[in-house]
Amino acid sequence: MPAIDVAGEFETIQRLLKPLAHPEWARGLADDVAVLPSRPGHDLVLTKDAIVEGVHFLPDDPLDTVAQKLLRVNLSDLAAKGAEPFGYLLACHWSERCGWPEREAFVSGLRRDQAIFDISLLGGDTVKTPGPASFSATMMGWAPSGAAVSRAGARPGDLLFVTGTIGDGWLGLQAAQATLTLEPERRDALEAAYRTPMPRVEFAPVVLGLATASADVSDGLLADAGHIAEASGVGIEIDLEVLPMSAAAQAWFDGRVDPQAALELLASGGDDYEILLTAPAGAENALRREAERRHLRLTRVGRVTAGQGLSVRYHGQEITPTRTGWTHD
Ligand SMILES: Nc1ncnc2c1ncn2[C@@H]1O[C@H](COP(=O)(O)OP(=O)(O)O)[C@@H](O)[C@H]1O
Ligand SMILES: Cc1ncc(C[n+]2csc(CCOP(=O)(O)OP(=O)(O)O)c2C)c(N)n1
Ligand SMILES: [Mg+2]
Ligand SMILES: [Mg+2]
Ligand SMILES: [Mg+2]
Repeated sequence: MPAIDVAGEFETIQRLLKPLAHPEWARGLADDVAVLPSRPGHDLVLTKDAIVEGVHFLPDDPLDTVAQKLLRVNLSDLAAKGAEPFGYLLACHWSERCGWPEREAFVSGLRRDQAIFDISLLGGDTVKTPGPASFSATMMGWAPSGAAVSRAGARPGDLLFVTGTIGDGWLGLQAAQATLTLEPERRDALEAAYRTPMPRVEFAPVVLGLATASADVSDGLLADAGHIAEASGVGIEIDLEVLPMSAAAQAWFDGRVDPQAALELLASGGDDYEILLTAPAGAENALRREAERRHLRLTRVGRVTAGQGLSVRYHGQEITPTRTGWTHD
């Protein structure tokens, strides 16, 4: 047996990852595949997002939170569809900096979030790369047959809502890069939002029951609202001045001289992992009740129109934002 600190492929799989594997379906991470029983009356809902050092996380980010961010960005996509997650396939592309202690840290992050979100590891792939580290997960969940919510169901007259607060992830990145001057507790809160966003998994059943269309906010609130508008063939109006902010974001905002420019930055920064959804006006009370029950903030940020594409407003005036969100060119 190799020494325990050898960060090899098979040591990583058998010593580190196998304890996280599903007890039946993952075949002990010692076969070529995972085999899952189907669930009658349900659709299997699948999503895959990768995260790359220097693109999605910082080169000196601790690997336990990198692992958590990987799972959470994927859980966020499933939650926006109303699906309940159960497990994932994991690809690890380890860089030179990923020795045994770093791999142990990564796995401790996976273990923590597996417990929080009640999911298990089903299989994956492990390789070494001479380039920056990257990871991807294929997250799987169940939704009642035919019920998974799409980006395409928004109808004129619907209202637009977003969970939680917007801009903390983007501000957290600025804080981590030392380009923000804020009190230490504010910085910590924002950096935590960047490194370990909280996917709105508990809101998935509400999305399933009440949303006409939904997406998670990864690229930026404006960009992702635009994705819903495009997929649904409708117009979406967003009111910038009602953007929900955390206390830390509000403290940053209060120090800006140009509030409109500041709101544009928050609404296009991305990394929010909140749920953006449309629902008929008649569903608003029920939505608010369900959000309150979960101690989750829910803000009406706009409306769906018979037009086309995104229209951004600031105190009732249409404006042209300099950008709407992140794209990988
Ligand atoms: N390389 C790829 N191969 C197949 N489908 C892809 C690929 N990249 C993205 N997609 C699909 O394109 C759609 C939009 O992707 P993306 O913008 O990453 O969505 P999200 O914001 O939900 O993660 C999704 O349906 C996704 O599965
Ligand atoms: C080091 C670093 N720089 C920039 C960002 C900002 N950022 C990178 S990708 C991205 C958008 C979300 O990632 P993407 O791969 O597009 O996820 P998806 O839309 O597929 O869910 C954002 C806001 C970041 N998270 N980390
Ligand atoms: Mg994606
Ligand atoms: Mg995504
Ligand atoms: Mg994206």
